[in-house]
Amino acid sequence: MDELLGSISGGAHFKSQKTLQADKGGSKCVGLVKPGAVLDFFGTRAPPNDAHKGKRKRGGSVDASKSLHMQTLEQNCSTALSICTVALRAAAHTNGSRSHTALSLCTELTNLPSNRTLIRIALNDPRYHVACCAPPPQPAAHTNGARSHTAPAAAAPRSDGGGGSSGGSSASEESDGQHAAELFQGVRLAAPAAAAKRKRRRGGQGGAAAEVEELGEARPVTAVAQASAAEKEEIAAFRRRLGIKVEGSDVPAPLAEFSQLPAAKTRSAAAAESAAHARGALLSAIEASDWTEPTPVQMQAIPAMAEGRDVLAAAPTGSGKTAAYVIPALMLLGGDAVTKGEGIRALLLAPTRELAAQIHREVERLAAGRKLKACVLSKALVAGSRGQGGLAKNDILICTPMRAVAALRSGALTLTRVRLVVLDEADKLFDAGREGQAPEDTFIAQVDELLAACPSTAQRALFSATLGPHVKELATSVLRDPVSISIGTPNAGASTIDQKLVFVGREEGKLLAIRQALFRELVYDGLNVDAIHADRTPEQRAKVIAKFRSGDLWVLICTDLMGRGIDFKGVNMVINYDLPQSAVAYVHRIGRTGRTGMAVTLFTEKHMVAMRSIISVLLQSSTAIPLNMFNFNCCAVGFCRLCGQDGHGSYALYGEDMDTMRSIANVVLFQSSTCVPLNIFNFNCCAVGFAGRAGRTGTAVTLFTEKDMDAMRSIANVVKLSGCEVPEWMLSMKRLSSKDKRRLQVSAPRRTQIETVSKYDKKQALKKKKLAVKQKLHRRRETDAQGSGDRGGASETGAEAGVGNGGPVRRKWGKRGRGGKGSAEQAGQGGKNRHSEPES
Ligand SMILES: Nc1ncnc2c1ncn2[C@@H]1O[C@H](COP(=O)(O)OP(=O)(O)OP(=O)(O)O)[C@@H](O)[C@H]1O
Repeated sequence: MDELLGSISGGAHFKSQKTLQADKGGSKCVGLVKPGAVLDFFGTRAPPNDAHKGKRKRGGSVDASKSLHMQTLEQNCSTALSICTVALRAAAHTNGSRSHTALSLCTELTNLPSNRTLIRIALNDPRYHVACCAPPPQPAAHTNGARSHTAPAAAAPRSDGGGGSSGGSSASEESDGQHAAELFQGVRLAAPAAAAKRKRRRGGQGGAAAEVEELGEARPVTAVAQASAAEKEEIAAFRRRLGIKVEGSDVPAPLAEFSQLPAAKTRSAAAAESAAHARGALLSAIEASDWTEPTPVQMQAIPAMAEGRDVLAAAPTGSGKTAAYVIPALMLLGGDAVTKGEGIRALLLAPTRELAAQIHREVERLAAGRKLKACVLSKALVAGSRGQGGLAKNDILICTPMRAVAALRSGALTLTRVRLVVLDEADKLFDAGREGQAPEDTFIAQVDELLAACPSTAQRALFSATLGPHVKELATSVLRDPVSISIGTPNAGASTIDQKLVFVGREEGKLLAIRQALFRELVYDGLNVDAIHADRTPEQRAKVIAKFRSGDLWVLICTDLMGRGIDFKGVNMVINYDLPQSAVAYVHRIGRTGRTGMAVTLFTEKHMVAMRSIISVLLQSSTAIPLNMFNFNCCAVGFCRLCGQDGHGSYALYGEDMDTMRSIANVVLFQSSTCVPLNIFNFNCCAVGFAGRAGRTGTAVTLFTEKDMDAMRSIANVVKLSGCEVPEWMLSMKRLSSKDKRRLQVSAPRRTQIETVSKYDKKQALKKKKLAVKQKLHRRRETDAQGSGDRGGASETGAEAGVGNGGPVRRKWGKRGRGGKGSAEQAGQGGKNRHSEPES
């Protein structure tokens, strides 16, 4: 078992489907781990002889070739459970806290007292949904799609005695179910509780029985105030499984399905009918959206807001926050009969007009089939609505705070009938502004003014992907007895986004990196690209957005204006060309890729400090960041390890503490077969990693700085030859010129040496000059001497008979002397010149 665990954590990442299988004493059990960490488990008996042969294969759901055998445990059932445990842990390693694993246990497994501890462990683990099924499920009953929400439904009717739900439950099933209920006593009593609830509803609502039956089948969770301890426990487990954290008094239970949406509270029978119609229309609109189930933030925020509670919700980008407040807003506005001309009853605020327009579209879509009126406030609308009943004919107003304040001050807008105020991107709307900005122009002042103009009883809700402590503090002053909802890791990027940090050396490297990133688009003729920023007119902005949505534009260059909230379907990459100003801005920007896109952040050596906060976001999203950006000037190196016990990667980041790191690196390398960059072992050599230790499926990370560019070219080529992606610029990286090196201060000692050389040159030059002057002097003397010789009737031969060793020179000079030969005057001048020589 330990061996098996070891091999799973060391290598298998379950990118493809994986089967875990055990044979013992003629019984075979199979656990199936699928990508996305949905675990289906079933046990079955095979004849003893076939124990090792008969691998099951059903509709392609079991990949027998990848099965692992385990033959160490004593009992069939405990074997099966152990496999489940192994598989669960493996799934946890694979997906961390994101995994929502469905585990169906056949009754056989629950019969053994020795299994109870294991079951309890699984039950208490928020990542797993455990259901007890009886009798041991037949293969056909399990499909690839078996998910957490359906498993308990199968258990419920049996454990409460059938109740005539899905029909056909036998006596043996009944007793099995009772046994299961016994087993789970004190741990999970959801099944009987849910059944009792169904019975209550069935008795009370006659005609709607079929629908109620359906509700009961989904998930048991409803009102919390009256819930029994067991129901509360089940609600808590449900929340844990989905990563929903709540704070506040008497928090309503989450919805599991849209069909559980409550009808709006009404006072009269006519209004009730209208509210039922509204609920039906809402459900139809949701169905038309192809949303199969609410997202976690919707599960919790919808019932809380439907109960009239103030809400503070933080959930990752792209997690469906808009619908999480639009749905309850539409429910709150009740039936159509009560909506005519009452005035604005729901005010939805967003920081940009683009986001307001998007929210408006969502409202229109979800309000389809109803007579509700919603509008985005604009200057033109304010001007056009004067004298025609004004803006009061609208039920829902969506706008930026600035526009609303302007309309309010001009008297075009009254908010006295508002029953709900929602702040989307609440942290932005609580922004106190830049330095030097007039206080009344800040978002926070405008929001304050709007809230003061609404009735004090109006319900308030704040939503964002990032809510820092400062915002939470402000929120407490605005909200009354709020329900605080937090989904996943606070302030982290959506965990499904593939985030990449690309070191581009210098500013020019960014363009190369962009070209690399947009390679696919660039192969087509004419890259359709446009830009959007605050300096463009609203019409231009709207046009660009429409073109981008329709696919006429492929690349949109934009500022932080589009950083928040905007939901473009099909955007598969966000490139942070300039580094976001903060981790919060980073989270919002990368959120524009939707749930499965890629975010690429380009950075240069200038950004090393700013990168730290972004790295912390990556760490929270469990993204490996083995980059040495923490301390660019020293040879800091990070490494990642993907097999943390809690499913998150564990990271070690260090600076110059190389001695300690060497020993840690040894542990990582030899005990968990994780690749470690070579330069950890040899600090003095340039940064080079190697893939040899990483096994077949490991990751090799090579860290390098500007200093290492020369060495990196050859490594980049090796990597390319191994079929891995290497940015073009790395392959074509030119050697740094000496000027570049001097600029980068690569080699201080050499620079000193260059200075020394030049000083030396100066001295030499001085010496040479002195020498040249001396020689010149000497030559002149010689010439003078020769001149006087000539005057004394010296001939060529006489010159030859001159002073011994200087013969050739004399000859030379003599020849030269001949230049003024026979001219006594010239010679006399030469004599004169001797006095003036220093001047020359
Ligand atoms: N229950 C659901 N099931 C599937 N898709 C959904 C569901 N609810 C909303 N969506 C879709 O998810 C996408 C993202 O939703 P939305 O824009 O509301 O996210 P968000 O949490 O507000 O993101 P951001 O923080 O970036 O503003 C939208 O396309 C929306 O239609």
